[in-house]
Amino acid sequence: MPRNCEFLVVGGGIAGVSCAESLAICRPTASVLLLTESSIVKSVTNLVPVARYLHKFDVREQDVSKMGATIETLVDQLEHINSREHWIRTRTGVVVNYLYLCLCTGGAPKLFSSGGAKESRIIGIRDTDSVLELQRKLAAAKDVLILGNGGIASELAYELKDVNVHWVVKDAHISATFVDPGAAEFFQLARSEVNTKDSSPETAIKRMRYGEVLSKEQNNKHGAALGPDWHRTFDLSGAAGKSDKRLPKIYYKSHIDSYKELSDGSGLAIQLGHEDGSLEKLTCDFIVSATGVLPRHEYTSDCPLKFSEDGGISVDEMMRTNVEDVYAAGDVCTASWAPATHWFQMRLWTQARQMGSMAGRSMAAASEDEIVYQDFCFELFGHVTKLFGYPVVLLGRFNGQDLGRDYEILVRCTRNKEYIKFVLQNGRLRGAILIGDTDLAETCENLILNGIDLQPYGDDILNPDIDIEDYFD
Ligand SMILES: Cc1cc2nc3c(=O)[nH]c(=O)nc-3n(C[C@H](O)[C@H](O)[C@H](O)COP(=O)(O)OP(=O)(O)OC[C@H]3O[C@@H](n4cnc5c(N)ncnc54)[C@H](O)[C@@H]3O)c2cc1C
Ligand SMILES: NC(=O)C1=CN([C@@H]2O[C@H](COP(=O)(O)OP(=O)(O)OC[C@H]3O[C@@H](n4cnc5c(N)ncnc54)[C@H](OP(=O)(O)O)[C@@H]3O)[C@@H](O)[C@H]2O)C=CC1
Repeated sequence: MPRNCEFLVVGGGIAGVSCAESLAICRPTASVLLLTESSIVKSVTNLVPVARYLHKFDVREQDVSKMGATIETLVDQLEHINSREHWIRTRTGVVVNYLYLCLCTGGAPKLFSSGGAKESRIIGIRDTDSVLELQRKLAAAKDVLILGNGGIASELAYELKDVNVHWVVKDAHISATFVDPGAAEFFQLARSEVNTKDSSPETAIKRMRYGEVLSKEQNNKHGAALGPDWHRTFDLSGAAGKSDKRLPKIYYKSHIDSYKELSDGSGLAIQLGHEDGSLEKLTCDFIVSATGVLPRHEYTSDCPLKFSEDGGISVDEMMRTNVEDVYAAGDVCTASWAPATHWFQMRLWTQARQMGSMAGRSMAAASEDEIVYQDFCFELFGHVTKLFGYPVVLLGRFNGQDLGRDYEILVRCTRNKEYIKFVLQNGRLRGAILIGDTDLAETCENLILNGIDLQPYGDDILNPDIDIEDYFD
C-alpha cells in the first residue's frame, strides 16, 4: 500500500530537518514526510545571532519519532526515484507518492587510498559509528597518523590523548582550509603556551602585500554528521601511556608516498614523501583520513540527476535540481548558480541549514505558484566555529579565495588572545578572520556588504586604541 505526501524530504541531518521544518511553517496544512535511514535526526537549537546575518547554534540529536506533530517520519533508505510518476521506492519496498521531493542525503568521508594496505586500517570520521570505531582502534594504539589539513584533522590532532600523533599535511601550515599561516602560528603558540605561562599580551599590527600562491594542491546505516564538540563527548585515549603534554608531530608539505601492512600484522609501514623530494619512514597503528567529504547519493533515478565535478547534485539558486520537482540541499548538493561576490560554498552546518530552509521555502512557493527570492544569507559567506579552543569567525573571502594576487592583508595579533585579519581589495574589505572575542563580526559584515572605501583610515582601521564599531556607526 503506497504512502502519499505532498512534500517528501530525504535525510535526517541538518539540511533535511531544516527543510522539513520550514515546509511545516510555510505550508502548515500540507503533508510533509521525512524519510531517513537513521532513527536519530539532527536539528538546530539555541540559535544566537553573532551579527546581523551570522548565527551560532547548537546541533541537537533527537529520536525521529519526536519530530513535531506536523512532520510524519519514516525510517528507511531511499533506493529509487521515479520522477516522471512522482514516486520513490525504499530499500524495504515501501512506495511513497510525492508532489515535491528534496534530497538531503549528506556526505561520507572521502577516504585516502592508494590501494595498498588493508582498508580497515584507514578510517574516516562522519557519524557516531565512525567515532566508536576510532575509539576501539585507539584503545590498542600507540601511533596514529592523521592525514588532511581541514576541520576534522585540526580538531583531532590535539584532542587525542596518550597516543603519538603524526599529522601529515600537504601545506606549509596547519588548518589550511580555514586559516592562513599567521593564524596557524597563533594557534600553535597558544597550544604550547596557554596555561604554562602567564604571558602578557603584546599587540602587533602588520600590513602586507599579499601575493596569493594559488594553491595547486588547493549496507551501512550511516547517521547524520556529528555535532559540535563531538570529540569532547568520547574518550579518545590511546595505549601509549599517560602523558600530560604530548604534542602532535607535524609533517609539513608532505604526503603519503606508499604504505603497506607490517609483516607481523601490527600496523602499517608508511613512507612519506616531502616537497623537497626526500622520503621518510614511520610506522603507525592506523590512519585517520580526514581528507574531505564525498556527497552521498547511492539511489537511482529514472531521469539522471546532473552532478557537478565534485560529485554533488547540481542545484540552482532555488535549490532545484535538473529533474522536475526534485530539489537538493546540504552536503549532497553543489551550488551551481553564479554566486554573489562575497559567498562561496563550503560543506558546513551553517550552509546545510541555510540551504535546507531555502529548499523548503522554494518548494512551498512552487506548490502555490508563488515567487520567492534567494535568501540574503547567500550574499555573504559566514562561519562561526571554534578551533583549538578559540572562537573563530570567518567572513567573506577570508583567505583571499578567488581574489588572485590583487589584495592586501592587515593583521592585528595579540598573543594568546586574539588574531584579526582583514583582506582588503582596492581599499575595500573583502573578507575577515576573527579569532578570539573580538566583537568585530557585525562591523566586518557591514563593511564587506557596504563596500566602504577604507583607504582614508590606513592602518588605524585595526588600531586597538580606536573603536572601529564607533567609527562606522
Ligand atoms: C566530525 C565532523 C565535525 C564537523 N564539525 C563541524 C563544525 O564544527 N561546524 C560546521 O559548520 N560543520 C561541521 N561539520 C560539517 C557538518 O556536520 C555538515 O556540513 C552538515 O552536518 C551536513 O548536513 P547534511 O544534513 O547535509 O548531511 P548529514 O548530516 O550527513 O545528513 C544526511 C542524512 O541523510 C541520511 N541519508 C543518507 N542517504 C540516505 C538514503 N539513501 N535514504 C535515507 N536517508 C539517507 C543520513 O542517514 C543522514 O541522516 C562537521 C562534520 C564532521 C563529520
Ligand atoms: N570546525 C568546523 O567548522 C569543522 C568543519 N568540518 C567539516 O566537516 C567536513 C569534513 O572535514 P574534513 O575531512 O576535515 O574535510 P576538509 O574539507 O575540511 O579538509 C580536507 C583536507 O584534506 C586535504 N586532502 C584532501 N585529499 C588529500 C589527500 N589525498 N592527501 C592529503 N590531504 C588531502 C585537503 O587539502 P586541499 O584542500 O588542498 O584539497 C584539506 O586540507 C568538511 O566539510 C569540514 O568543513 C569538520 C570538522 C570541524
